[in-house]
Amino acid sequence: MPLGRSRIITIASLLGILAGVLPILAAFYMAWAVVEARRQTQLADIAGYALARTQATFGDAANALEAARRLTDPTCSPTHIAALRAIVVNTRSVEDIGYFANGMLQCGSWGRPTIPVPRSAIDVTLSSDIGVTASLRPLISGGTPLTGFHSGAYVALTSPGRFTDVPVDKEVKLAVLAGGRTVVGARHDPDLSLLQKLAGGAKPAPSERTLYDIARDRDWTVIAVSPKPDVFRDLGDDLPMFLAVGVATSLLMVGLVVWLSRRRLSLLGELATAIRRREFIVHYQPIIDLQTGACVGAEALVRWRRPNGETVRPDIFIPLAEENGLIEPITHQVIEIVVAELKDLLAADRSAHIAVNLSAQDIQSGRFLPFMATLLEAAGVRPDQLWLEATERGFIDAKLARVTLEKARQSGHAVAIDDFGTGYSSLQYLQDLPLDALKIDKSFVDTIGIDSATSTITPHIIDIAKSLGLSVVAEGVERQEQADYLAQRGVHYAQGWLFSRPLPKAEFVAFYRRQSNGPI
Ligand SMILES: Nc1nc2c(ncn2[C@@H]2O[C@H](COP(=O)(O)O[C@H]3[C@@H](O)[C@H](n4cnc5c(=O)[nH]c(N)nc54)O[C@@H]3COP(=O)(O)O)[C@@H](O)[C@H]2O)c(=O)[nH]1
Repeated sequence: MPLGRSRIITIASLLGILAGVLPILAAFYMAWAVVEARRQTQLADIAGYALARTQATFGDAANALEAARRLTDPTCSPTHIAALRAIVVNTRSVEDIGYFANGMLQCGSWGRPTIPVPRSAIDVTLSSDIGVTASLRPLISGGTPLTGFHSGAYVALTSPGRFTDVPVDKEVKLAVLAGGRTVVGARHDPDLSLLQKLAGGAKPAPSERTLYDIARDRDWTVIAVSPKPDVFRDLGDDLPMFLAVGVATSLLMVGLVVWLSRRRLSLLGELATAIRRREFIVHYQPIIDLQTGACVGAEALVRWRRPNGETVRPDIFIPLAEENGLIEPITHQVIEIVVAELKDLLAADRSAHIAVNLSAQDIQSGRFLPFMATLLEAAGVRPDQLWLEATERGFIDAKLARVTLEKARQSGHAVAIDDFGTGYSSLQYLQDLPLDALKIDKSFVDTIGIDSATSTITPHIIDIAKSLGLSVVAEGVERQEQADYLAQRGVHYAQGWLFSRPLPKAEFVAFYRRQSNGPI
């Protein structure tokens, strides 16, 4: 099996595994994200409801205390006690109201105490000046904790369950804090130290795997927390739908990878056959002398003409050929075609030249040189009439590149660096390698007349080339304004759609006859 095939198969297998696995993992993740977002919304709802319950409960207690303070009966008289009882009976959230003097309970809605009851300490005072004792265990509750609200001489007692009396799943834990720190009510036994931390603005550690939401007003903070959903336990309802989409996507992507790799394998196979059957043709893009307007030659650009008449662009098959060790025979065929098609023109006009593109492998091996020399000699074409173009990729092994370029120049060929300025080390190569010409990449020519960051680079490239004594060829000239600018800056040659698109041999020869200063 050729190296290229096994590489395509290896890459396709890896891509196939990724295409198969990633959509399914994505399905799990999306199902999990949806459940998490839903749980977050639930927490926000629960915290909001609990805050509303707390505000209502506290509002009741505050009204009851206000009513008690307005009583005018002699304190702890039967009418005073009866009035306190009436307030308690008519206030849903209040279990009792006690009257205190000298720090001791004097009486409450149920009468006078039978044993001395001291007033409890206030844990926190709210903005309305009402004090809160979080957990009282008064006689009337039989030891059940109650929340006390202090206002003046009165204390109203409320069941803490009233603050958190909202529908809550068992995994959701809830707490209500007065003044941001004192816990007055809780559901499902939360970790109070964690909740107090969260109320203070801290974030849970990732290892705690906790979701939470906080609702608050000036006096009250409600925190609802729940564990993050578990991929294997909590995705029950949502997973099948996402998994179905994930499996369908995964099948589609695997199918796409198989289809693309089969296409690539078959394109590679067809390319190998095309080389054997010599299915390549060459078009010629005229190169123009900017000072005289005369055509001085052309760049040879290969095309693959398939047996069904379809033409494949070089930017599709040249990279495939380069990746799979098939480029050298293509370069050889291009040189053969150029010499066969244009030997008469080149022999008739010795000033004409044709530029041939070389790939990295051509430069590294240098095998095209003896092959080309034999062909040129047999055809009576002079080596200086065949220019060689190479991009930076051909210069990566600078030692080998230097050997090939020096041999080429000794034979009489001119060597140009193509697509100048698009790589990382263009300047380095200009300094280190034996070159004759520099081709300014189309991307720089495009900026002429346009105010962009790269438009300032073009004149520098021209100046550098001139100072190194290199010929300058501008590529991709499409507008007259660009040609005028380049001519005025002393650029020697240009090619581009302004002058002509790449042409088949007969059209190029006709173009050359019309527009050259030579003898033909
Ligand atoms: N190793 C080899 N590489 C080759 C060979 N023949 C071509 N190529 C490389 O393929 C790339 C695409 O070439 P192509 O589709 O032929 O495009 C060339 C021109 O047609 C195009 N161009 C020229 N003028 C203009 C213009 O004014 N506007 C515009 N939008 N495009 C224009 O540019 C391509 C020439 O590029 P370059 O070589 O950089 O001068 C391309 O990279 C070829 O190099 C081959 O035989 N061997």
